[in-house]
Amino acid sequence: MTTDVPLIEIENAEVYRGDTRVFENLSLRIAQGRHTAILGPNGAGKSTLLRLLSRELYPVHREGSSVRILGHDRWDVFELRRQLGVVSHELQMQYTRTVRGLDVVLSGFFSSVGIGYHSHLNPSPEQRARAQSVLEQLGATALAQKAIGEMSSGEQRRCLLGRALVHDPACLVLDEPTASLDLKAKFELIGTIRQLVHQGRTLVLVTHHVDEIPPEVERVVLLRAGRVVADGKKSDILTSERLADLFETKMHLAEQRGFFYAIPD
Ligand SMILES: Nc1ncnc2c1ncn2[C@@H]1O[C@H](COP(=O)(O)OP(=O)(O)OP(=O)(O)O)[C@@H](O)[C@H]1O
Repeated sequence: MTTDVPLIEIENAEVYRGDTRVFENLSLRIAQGRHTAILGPNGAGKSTLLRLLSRELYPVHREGSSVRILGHDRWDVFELRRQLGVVSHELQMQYTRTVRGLDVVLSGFFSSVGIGYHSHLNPSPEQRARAQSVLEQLGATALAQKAIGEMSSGEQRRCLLGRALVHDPACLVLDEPTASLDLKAKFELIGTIRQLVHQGRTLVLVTHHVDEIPPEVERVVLLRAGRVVADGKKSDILTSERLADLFETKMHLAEQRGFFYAIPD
């Protein structure tokens, strides 16, 4: 599904983290239905970009600068969660060890971190049923009563994905989804992400792991030191030369069955 209104439209954004200016003049547009990977080394500005999209950070207010999601620059945070399902590492780190899997998923309805500590957050039977069905869809019903501190990283990641899916968002924004997973967990999660994409969701993947970019991604944006240094069709952008330049190390990039991997040169 591609419509004229861009999913994400950032124009001339100047963004600070503390005293550090991460973006001086960032512009980036992502169309609905165009699966995109944003690739950059440590410090490139990837998490800052995620915070910009989830409205945890705002650009400096000035003429001609804006961050629009589906054409709107003002969003109720709950409404935004229905459109963009964001799974970030920063979010994962906020959960205390005792929160159970089902509560992680349910917390998506409240944009909160868990529900147990907030007596006013009282999920309805419909919300509980929806959370259960999301866990089922992710093959994770066994995690419903398991404490997050007792889960493997892959299981934790699955519950957080469930949290993002409770509203059935049109777009999934994933932050290094397979980082720290073993090969089985990684391949299973990539399989799940591909299924979610085939169900019609737009994927925006923010990462420095080239091997977690699924074949469905059509466009790649290279980010370095807060600037877009290349942007285009995946086959044009994912080359040994470009990535060697981006990561400032010699490498050989190879492709097999639609996946890319890098080895030292
Ligand atoms: N809270 C903060 N205060 C000041 N500077 C920050 C803060 N958070 C990040 N930065 C700086 O902003 C720049 C971009 O950081 P960001 O975390 O967005 O990069 P990243 O691409 O996500 O990196 P990584 O891959 O290591 O997570 C870096 O120079 C970083 O040092």
